[in-house]
Amino acid sequence: MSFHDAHSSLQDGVHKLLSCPSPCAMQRYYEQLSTSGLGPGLQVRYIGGEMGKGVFAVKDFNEEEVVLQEPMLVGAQHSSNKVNAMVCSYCFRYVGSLELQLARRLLHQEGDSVGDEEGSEKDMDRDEDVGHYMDEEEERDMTSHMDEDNENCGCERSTKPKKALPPEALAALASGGLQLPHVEHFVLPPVVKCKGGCSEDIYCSDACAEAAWEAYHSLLCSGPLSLCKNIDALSSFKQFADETNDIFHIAAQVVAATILRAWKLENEKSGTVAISSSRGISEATMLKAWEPFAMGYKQLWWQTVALPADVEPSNEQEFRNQMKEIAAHSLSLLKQAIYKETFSPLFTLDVYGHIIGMFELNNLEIVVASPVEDYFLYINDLPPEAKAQAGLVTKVYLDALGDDYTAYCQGSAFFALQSCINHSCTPNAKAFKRDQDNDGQAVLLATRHIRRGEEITISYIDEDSSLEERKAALADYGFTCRCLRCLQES
Ligand SMILES: C[S@@+](CC[C@H](N)C(=O)[O-])C[C@H]1O[C@@H](n2cnc3c(N)ncnc32)[C@H](O)[C@@H]1O
Repeated sequence: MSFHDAHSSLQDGVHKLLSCPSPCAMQRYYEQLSTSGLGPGLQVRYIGGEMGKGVFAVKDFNEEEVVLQEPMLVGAQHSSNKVNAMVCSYCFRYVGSLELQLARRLLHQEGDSVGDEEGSEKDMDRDEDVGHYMDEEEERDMTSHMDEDNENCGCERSTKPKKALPPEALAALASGGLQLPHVEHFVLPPVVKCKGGCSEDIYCSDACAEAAWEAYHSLLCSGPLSLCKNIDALSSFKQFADETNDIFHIAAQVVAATILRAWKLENEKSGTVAISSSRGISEATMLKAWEPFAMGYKQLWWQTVALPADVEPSNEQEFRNQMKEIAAHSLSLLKQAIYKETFSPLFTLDVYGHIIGMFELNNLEIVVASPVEDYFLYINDLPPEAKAQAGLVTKVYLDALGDDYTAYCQGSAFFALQSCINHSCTPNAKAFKRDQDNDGQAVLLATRHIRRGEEITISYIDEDSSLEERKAALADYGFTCRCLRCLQES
């Protein structure tokens, strides 16, 4: 094939990946999801114009009823949040034990010098070693740490100051010899290691480890069984994402998920089982594998992202060029790690920029309540005698955490159905985690009675603000609201 032919075939592939699916293809895809049991009582329909598609009720929902409960397609815990919460990389459930959760947090906090006023501020961007969970070496580090003198400088903060943790208290946690009182009410699933042998990802069950491996992790794993042939480049990619924009981790999951789905589809066609990473893939197979992401509303990231308040309008172009350069560098590292010629359109900057833009426009922040916070609240609510008794053990840990005992798991994820739900400034549903929702699934509850046929809407912003404030907040999402309230108020 001549250079010109190769170039135009690449452009053709890119065009097909980025074209908006036809209403017919959309309907077919969402009907399949519905048949597989996702979103009972809901239907995705094409509305048209700026609104694109939306989600509609095909049955009545009572106030407070669950409208949608959905696992993510791709998603990741924020890099800077990994010190605060040790969770399953696939479903975001807390894992290990309460003692392990505390030990991990306090170990990192020790590194940040507990008791030092600046170091004790809650700073989500501070961690340099956030990419992996505690392994044996770290546990050894922790023990050696405990031999060091641990001075309490006595700095007090206006809120809840942190107090240095006595070395013997950290030692007791780290050795596994200490069982905190009443932890039997806070049992967590045991840590399941990655089947590829990396130490970066851990799981709450074999099922989650397997599902992540099949969905995207087998190509993005840094362990010895990874399908990635350039682990150094993969590590550089991950480090760059941690340092610049951790959405790149999720963008890589989309690329890896498309490749793995295509191989699986091809295997199903040919009746083979083993994955062959050198096999050619037809364009039709690649487009089929891309389908879940084809449905997501997309724009180019560097064109969509709102101009930060501290960037002068005269510097807007320079700012957008910088965003584009960051994305290009991230993509070049990803290509060095997992590039496959047969998927070349998937590795273009145009497609990568649209994938990142899709997250800017559609992602849902993941929040999972922390059992550590729940535990200390439980102790606090015990009858006075039991509370005093438990406090003899727990107080040093609470004091060492200070206000940070409330830290919880945070991340971003993309959901097939939730991402189709439009915004309204008078929404009829809201994202809400009930006590029993202890993982990263999207859960939407009805905020009032919803009648069959109504469109389901949520608010992307604080809907209690003024029209001008709402407009400004929605500018970050790149659209002008067309809801009834906005139309009436303007
Ligand atoms: C998360 S998506 C919602 C699904 C989207 N309608 C689609 O077709 O995929 C968000 C995008 O939908 C459109 N949208 C959502 N709510 C809207 C509203 N109230 N007014 C105008 N456009 C809206 C905007 O283009 C926005 O960027």
